[in-house]
Amino acid sequence: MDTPRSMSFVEASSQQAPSFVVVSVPVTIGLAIFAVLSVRFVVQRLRRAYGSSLRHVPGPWHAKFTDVALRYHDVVGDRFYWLTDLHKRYGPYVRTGPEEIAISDPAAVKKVHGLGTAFRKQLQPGTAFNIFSVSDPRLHRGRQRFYVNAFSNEKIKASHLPAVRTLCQHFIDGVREDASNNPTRAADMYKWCMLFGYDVASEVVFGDASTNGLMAQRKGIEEVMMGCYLQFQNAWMLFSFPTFLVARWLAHVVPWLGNTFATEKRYKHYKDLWEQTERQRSIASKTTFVQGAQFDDKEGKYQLEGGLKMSAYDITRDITTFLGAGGEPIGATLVYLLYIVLQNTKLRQELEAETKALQEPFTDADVEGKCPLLDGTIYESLRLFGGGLSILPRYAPTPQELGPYVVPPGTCVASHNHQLHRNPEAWNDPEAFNPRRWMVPGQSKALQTDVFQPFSSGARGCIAIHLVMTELRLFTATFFRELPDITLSDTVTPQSMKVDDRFHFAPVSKHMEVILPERRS
Ligand code: HEM
Repeated sequence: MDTPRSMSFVEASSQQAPSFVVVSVPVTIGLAIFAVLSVRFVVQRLRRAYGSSLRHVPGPWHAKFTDVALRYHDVVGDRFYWLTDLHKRYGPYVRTGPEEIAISDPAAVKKVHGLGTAFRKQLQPGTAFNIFSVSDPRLHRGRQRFYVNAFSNEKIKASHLPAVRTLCQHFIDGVREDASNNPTRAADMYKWCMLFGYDVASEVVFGDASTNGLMAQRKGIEEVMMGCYLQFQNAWMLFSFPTFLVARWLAHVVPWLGNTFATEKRYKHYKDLWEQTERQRSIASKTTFVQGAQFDDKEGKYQLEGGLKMSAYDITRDITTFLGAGGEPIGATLVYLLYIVLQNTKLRQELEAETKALQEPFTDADVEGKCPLLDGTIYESLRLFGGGLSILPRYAPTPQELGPYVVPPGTCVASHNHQLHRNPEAWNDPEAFNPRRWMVPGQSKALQTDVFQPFSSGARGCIAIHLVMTELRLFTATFFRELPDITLSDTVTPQSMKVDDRFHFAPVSKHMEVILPERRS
């Protein structure tokens, strides 16, 4: 019987040697590459952490190396609370990532946002190109000049005031209808405020929302175009790109994932509209912006008096912004205004008494400056819970001095109005909701100061300030006149109203029910 011959050491090693070489060379090369990349990664991280002038900006230790904490808080939607805490601990300048800082120092905010600033708007990934997102100041100026007249105080008052009043009435009718169909007489203010905000924005764009809007058609809140969903998707993209990709793929089979990871599906009907060339022309031609404009077939552009031009494609892109950036912040501001006032019976009753004195049919001119408590309530709501963008990221193309620091080019500088508006050096008892602070003689009510700028400031400030102030006044006056003795439902709690901070503010529960009293016959 043959027995296996034992190999000598020399034979064994000479037989194994070739296979050892074949396996080990790629592994060795792989390990070497991995080692080089790891070292490079670590060196880069250390250089970003300690080599940049941002090393002097205080902040949590991990922010020097990674922005994962910031991205996590964006996914969770509590950046507002996280930053409030960080500013309390570290002061008005906080490093929140290797290349990102948060600021709340009024002088720095002015330098970043004020007229003539060197800072540019930071484009968020996944954002469509439009008046809101465009970064290049020259391109932005062209677009802004095209629309500025449509949003002027004169134009808003002359063209849209009666429609806004009609929309206030649609709101009241809708709320009453919901309450009368509900045994507990409850109605959801979040839904109705969002519908109202969207309809007013749509009125300014298309001019027909008072007859053909979401409220008139009794449509649901799912029709409101909301930037918060897009922001949620972007937050996931930045926090964990692989998770985002997998979830996006899974959204084909698990439809509810599409709400977060494929938001374009949510607005499919809008997306289709924007993408068909022929329809862009027809959509643009229905907007109020091109009334009186000439369409130049050769250039494919609308031309306004004075020579300002814009293509139908660009107009349709900007409509998305006006509807998205228009409806949601109004809805959110109003929801929090009602939430705060309805917790305070005395303030509610005072507002009811003040607005009862208005003579029907009243206009904005009857309310503006003539209802001081109502005015103070609106300003105070804008200060503490203005639903506008909470994060205003900018970047510096060249090194810039900000307070005691030098910010290297490319750094994301994010100012947060809500921190600015809670600055204890500018506001007495900053966390207290006190409408009367606005009634003190000499108190400035300017909307774009260094310490109060709910609409931001400078060239990239909100284009719709006049519209917003008019609609806030008319809505609030109509609400407290027409719906007295409303109370908050038991379902409304500090927890349900916790701020969900993405793009705009919103209550985390996306509901705020109130109870209407029985109707007096
Ligand atoms: C309470 C209501 C509102 C608040 C607090 C608010 C606040 C703001 C803020 C803070 C910005 C600056 C964003 C940034 O710097 O990144 C902004 C920009 C903008 N808002 Fe508003 N907004 C409101 C309502 C509206 C409405 C009703 C519309 C339109 C119908 C609108 C259209 C825009 C547009 C187009 C921009 C971009 C302007 C540009 O970059 O030229 N906003 N808004």
